[in-house]
Amino acid sequence: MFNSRLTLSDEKATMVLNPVISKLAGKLVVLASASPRRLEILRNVGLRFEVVPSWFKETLDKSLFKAPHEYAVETAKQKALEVARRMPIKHLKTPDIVIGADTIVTVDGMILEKPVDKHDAYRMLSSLSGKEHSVYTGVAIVVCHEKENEEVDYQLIQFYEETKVKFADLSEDMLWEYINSGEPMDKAGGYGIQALGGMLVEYVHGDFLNVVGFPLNHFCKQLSLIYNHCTSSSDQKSESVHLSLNGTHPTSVLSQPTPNIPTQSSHGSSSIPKPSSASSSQTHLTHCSPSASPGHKVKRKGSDSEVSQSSWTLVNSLSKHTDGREAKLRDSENTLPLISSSGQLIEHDVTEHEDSEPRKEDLRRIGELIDGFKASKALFTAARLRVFDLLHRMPGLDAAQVAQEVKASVKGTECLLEACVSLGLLKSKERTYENTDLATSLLRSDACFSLHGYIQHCDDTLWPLFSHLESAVEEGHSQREKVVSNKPKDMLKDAFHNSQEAKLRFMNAMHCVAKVAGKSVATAFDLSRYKTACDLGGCTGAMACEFTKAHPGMSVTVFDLPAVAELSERFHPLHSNNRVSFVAGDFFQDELPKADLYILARILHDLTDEKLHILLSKIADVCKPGCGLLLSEIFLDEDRSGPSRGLLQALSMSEGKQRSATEYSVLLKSHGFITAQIRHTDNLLDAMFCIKA
Ligand SMILES: Cc1cn([C@H]2C[C@H](O)[C@@H](COP(=O)(O)OP(=O)(O)OP(=O)(O)O)O2)c(=O)[nH]c1=O
Repeated sequence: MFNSRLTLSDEKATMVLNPVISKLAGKLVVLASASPRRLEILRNVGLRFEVVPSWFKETLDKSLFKAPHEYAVETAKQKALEVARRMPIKHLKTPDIVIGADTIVTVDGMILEKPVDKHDAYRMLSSLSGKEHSVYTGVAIVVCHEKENEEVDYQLIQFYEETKVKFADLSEDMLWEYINSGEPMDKAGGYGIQALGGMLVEYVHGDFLNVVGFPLNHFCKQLSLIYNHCTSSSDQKSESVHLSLNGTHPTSVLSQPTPNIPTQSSHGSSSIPKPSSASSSQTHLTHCSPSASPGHKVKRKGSDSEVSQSSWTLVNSLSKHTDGREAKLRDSENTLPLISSSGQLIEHDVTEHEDSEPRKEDLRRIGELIDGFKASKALFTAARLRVFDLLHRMPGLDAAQVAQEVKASVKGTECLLEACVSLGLLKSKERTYENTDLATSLLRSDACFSLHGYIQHCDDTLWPLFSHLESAVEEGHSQREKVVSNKPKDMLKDAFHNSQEAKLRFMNAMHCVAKVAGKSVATAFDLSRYKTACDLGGCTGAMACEFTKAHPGMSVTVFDLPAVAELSERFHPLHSNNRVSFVAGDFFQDELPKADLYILARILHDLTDEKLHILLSKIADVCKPGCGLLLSEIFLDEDRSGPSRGLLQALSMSEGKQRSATEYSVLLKSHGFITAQIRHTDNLLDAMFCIKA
């Protein structure tokens, strides 16, 4: 792992080294990237952020760009803007800052991105053999500013960094051995300088981290330009670029580095200093032009006096409605001030004081949290009453008809249906109801990606546990016993039957999660070298099935307790997959089936440290060097500040604990497994791929 060179976790050290990073504390900073390298680089310097990978498809027409770096910068911009636009609609929150990046490799006039397959990797690596090439990372920082009318202002700062890398002559054997390691597949140019690919490199001129995917030094300089070095200059012209939100392509007005528009030549004068290029990498500030809009008077944070706006990088300014459909062009005169002459972001509600009126977004957030349990329970109840199944079969029923079908009161049903409409689960038209797309795909009990079983588990098991949360926190252990003993007596009458039913319900919940998350986990890494896998605690085999679908040459043995293996037969048609087989056994006591890849999905978080080490030692004992271990869990942020999903789950866990990717890495390393790749999938489960040393 390349992060051995970056171990700054001490916050004080980070602050002293880079006061700008600490200025972002308390802001919702979002990394619009699925790249584990970028995540790690930024985490290692103490930046707190959420990861929301961009859905922007990297398909811009390269021939339209004069220089390769313009392509990288434009792609980075589109990645960041896509997330900035999506979050208010899909995540119901507006980020303060979104960071997008794109790394490309260029050689002999060609732009190399991530290889699509092994032959593409071969084509790329052989074109790099024995030559010097350039690695460019384009970075876009989008600063979002939510206005009172719920529109969002965006400002964009973008730049790029170039690093030169020289490869040694690569023999055919070496090339294929490297390709077969699987490392090239998710990396620009088909290599990872931070890992095995480092062995191919003769020299690097410039920022090493730029090659790995993020020019940290240049980024920090840009942040410090934003926050520390603003100059007030009323005679500067504003460079304003208006972006159309309807398409992916912006319309450039001045110096936007979009197709065929020269970047440097149209800069105009700028009083903002260019970042110094202390290293031999070229640094280019493609966008940073101060502007001032006369007539804009803003209050300085914490002060009553009014100051003129001095905008630092009023480069792109656009506004959009939060429904994301409409955008209106704005001229710079209407641009709201964002940064004071001291470089501080200026809030609209200027005075931040304990007794001042609460901010609207704070009230909204607290309201959401207070009502969260009501929303969950409304969803659970509608799912339990099979409202979504019913409205799938018979769309357009009114409340009375639904009430009759689900055998409930009309009044209560109507309230429930209306609540479901407000939560985006149902749509209503002239007082009749139908499913939204979300309900159709995730809430119907027979949908391919149904979460119905998991919702039932939440309602039956987790809901009662959470109602005892206070005791759990006071006593420091799960309240499972209390919950069971509170159940009506007749539910405990036939212990076997109930435990079987409970098992099936639990298996169904795990089955749902595995079906929804399975593909993201199974396709997270190139596993083509593994032919036999064993899914330890693989339950119904749903995850195993996804692995066989994703890897045509692989067969998977599901190893789980005898009772589970027996019941798994009920989860047809999984058993019709002849590359998935079931072996009954206890992984703490019995011999593990032989395989060259072991899968541990949602297992480790639930185990005590002692059990965890027993299991990992057993796996390590049967693994030969080169064997793989694929771990799938929710990975906590390194500073344990998120994601909430993982931290909330910990509140009802009985034995185990939630960990960050690094914590898992360290744990696995102690059993001889070296982490090769980590993937935050943006699905229900993340994934880590390790190799036995
Ligand atoms: C050249 C090189 C690239 N890379 C990686 C960095 C990037 O993750 C990747 C280039 O692909 P990108 O498209 O820049 O990024 P990504 O697809 O990984 O993530 P996202 O689009 O969500 O932001 O290649 C290395 O890890 N090491 C290297 O030596």
